[in-house]
Amino acid sequence: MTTTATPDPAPDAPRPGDLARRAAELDAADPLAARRTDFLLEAAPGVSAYLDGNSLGRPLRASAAALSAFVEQQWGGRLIQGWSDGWMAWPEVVGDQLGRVCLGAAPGQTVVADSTTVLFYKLVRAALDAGLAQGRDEIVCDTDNFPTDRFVLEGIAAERGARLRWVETDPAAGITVEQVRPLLGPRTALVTFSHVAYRSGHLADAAAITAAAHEAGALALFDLSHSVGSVELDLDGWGVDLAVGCTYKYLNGGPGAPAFGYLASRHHGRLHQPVQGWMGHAQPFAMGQGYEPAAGARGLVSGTPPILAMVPLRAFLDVLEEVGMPAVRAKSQALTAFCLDAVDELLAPAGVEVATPRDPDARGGHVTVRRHDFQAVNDALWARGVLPDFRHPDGIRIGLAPLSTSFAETLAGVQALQQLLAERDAR
Ligand SMILES: Cc1ncc(COP(=O)(O)O)c(C=O)c1O
Ligand SMILES: Nc1c(O)cccc1C(=O)C[C@H](N)C(=O)O
Repeated sequence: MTTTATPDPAPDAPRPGDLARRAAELDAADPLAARRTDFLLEAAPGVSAYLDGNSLGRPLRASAAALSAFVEQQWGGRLIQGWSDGWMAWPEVVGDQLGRVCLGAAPGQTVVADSTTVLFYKLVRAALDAGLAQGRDEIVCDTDNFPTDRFVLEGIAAERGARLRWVETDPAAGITVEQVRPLLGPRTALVTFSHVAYRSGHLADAAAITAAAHEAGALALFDLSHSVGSVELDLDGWGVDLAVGCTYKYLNGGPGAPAFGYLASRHHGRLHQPVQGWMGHAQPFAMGQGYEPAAGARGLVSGTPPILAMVPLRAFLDVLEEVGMPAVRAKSQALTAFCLDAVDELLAPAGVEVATPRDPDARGGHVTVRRHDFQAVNDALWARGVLPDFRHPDGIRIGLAPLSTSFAETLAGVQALQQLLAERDAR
């Protein structure tokens, strides 16, 4: 019998099974692995890989229990008395916890309220109106920010007679301070960007951009929707003036969970948001004549706080407080690094490009890959129970939630994408 010798693979060539073995080793060594069972994974039995936690985080078991307990005991038990028992202060209480656990913000500067869109409007108006009083009528922003931010800015510019100075962002590149500097000047009132870009995942240097804004005498506002709960933040340390963000992504607050707003304490009493509602009044129940804003961050609140909708957020912040953001960021960076390796090995041969930075310190918690036909591919993946999301024009975003996504789940998602591309390309 003759045998044909199989040539040895090149020493650095990927071997079949290496990725699966690595995923298993990484999961076994992951100090946060057990946290996965805190989530209601079994509620979605048809989903083999959930890669959209950067759009809507999974629910905690504790949230289901806390919501039910809240309805029965707090709402059902205390009825209207709940407002006097403490609900009234939830915007600041939850805001302070969020500030402590995630934002690097000392107490008294953060509230939970409204939607990101509405809080963004309120904070941009507050910053611009202060600028207008000093003859500053320009806002520096970028063309690749999330639509709601761009649309709100357009509306405010028309409403207040301000001029938008656009950084023309290449969606495959991030915002850099070098791009921002030439647009700054004595007319700049505000500089505003997303901290992590929703498409590419680029992480902006918030400290450097804030410093450049301050040198020009302007304020800096960041939308933290894609970084909060995934990237470590130090708003006070970076000198950021204002910030907003969602709580339904990496903070797992649930669909439509309220947003948060941060206003640095040095601006309290100086910057005023325009939606003067009774819940932001110094004495809501005096119900008197004339608006007098509450002191501190409470003045950012307008209407009745969304108490029920903060219950899951509080449950998740308790978990994050136990775990700590450094461990979350470390897991997030390990997940994105592993994902990129899997993409390089399994998807690059099919013509897939990576839009997310290779440097782990220059990216947030998601990885975006591109190919011309990804809209159709994403639809087909959803039909197979693999859920990333598609973002125009050609990106599939692989969102990796540090506490609920495993390395094996990440690999399963990339493998499903590889399989689908192979089927399409064989046609
Ligand atoms: C950067 C950014 N800002 C704001 C939003 C959403 O704002 P809202 O919660 O008001 O819909 C999102 C996502 O939906 C986002 O990615
Ligand atoms: N906020 C969303 C919604 O209400 C429905 C569907 C998706 C979303 C999102 O969060 C989109 C997300 N901000 C994004 O970056 O694409």
